[in-house]
Amino acid sequence: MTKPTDRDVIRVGTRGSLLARTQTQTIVDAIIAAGHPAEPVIIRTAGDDSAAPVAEIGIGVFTKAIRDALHSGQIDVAVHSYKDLPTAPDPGLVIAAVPLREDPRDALVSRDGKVLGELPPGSVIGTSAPRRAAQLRALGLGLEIRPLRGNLDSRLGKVADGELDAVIVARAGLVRIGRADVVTEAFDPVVLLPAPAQGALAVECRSDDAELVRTLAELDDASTRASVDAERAVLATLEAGCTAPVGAIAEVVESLDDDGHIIAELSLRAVVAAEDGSDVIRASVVGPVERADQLGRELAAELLELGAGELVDTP
Ligand SMILES: NCc1[nH]cc(CCC(=O)O)c1CC(=O)O
Repeated sequence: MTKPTDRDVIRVGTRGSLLARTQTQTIVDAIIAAGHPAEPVIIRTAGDDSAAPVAEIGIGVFTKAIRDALHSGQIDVAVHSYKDLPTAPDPGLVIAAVPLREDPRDALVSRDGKVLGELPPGSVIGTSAPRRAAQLRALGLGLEIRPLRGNLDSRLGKVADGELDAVIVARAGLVRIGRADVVTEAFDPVVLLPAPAQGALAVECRSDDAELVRTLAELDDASTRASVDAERAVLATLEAGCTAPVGAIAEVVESLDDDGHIIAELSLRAVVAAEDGSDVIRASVVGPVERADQLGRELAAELLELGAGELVDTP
């Protein structure tokens, strides 16, 4: 394995999609700005070769090949969309930085600038995420939901060419590739709760690469990390993966303590929905930022008490 001292350039691995390359370049630039030469390295993944829904090809397809390259020493750093990472830790690897998060909301991209409420019943909406489909069905708008995969450009193309009336994608992805202009509505989390860790990046390296762990730590944003820890703790406790009908969002909010002092607290909301939209279970909690992980687990326990287990297990 390459020792940090033998290394001239820090190799930062990524998938080949425009989104992956763009978000990796921001990390490469930040590492260079911190005074260390760095370059991107593109890794092919099984997910790139398949057009099947993620639920079929398996959780972690996008991230496994990149983690393998990290373990083997082919690359030194991996940049993942955090929401695509399985909740189980990968022994030997560490998330050294969670940089400041991009807008976590889901976004509607429709023709003629229509917002969701303006789409007539029977309109055809593309999304493959069971979480989005379930919450959308629960709104009872009579929309028809079609599976959707492929890169962002091809998804947007299906709206432009009339195959679909609208698609729902993560706003963060569009912002990163410079296409925020196509968003016709960014959903309030009350309407559509985003995936745990949506809009956040996970910057990962080998845990024994101590010097690099320290270098990357400079890119960490404490509030984003606490938020994402809480959201992912919900998912992990529910034993659900990135394709489960589970949404969660946390943010650091200011509130007053008993003595009237302003303190920062973590506000966490989560939803579990039946895929057919027949049931939606919501819960929320506010607590100390330092207890992010516990807050997530407590909220998941509450959701399970309310009957979430059956909804998560639905095949
Ligand atoms: N599941 C694919 C994926 N992984 C990360 C993003 C967008 C960027 C992000 O959430 O950080 C997307 C596309 C989407 O959900 O529309």
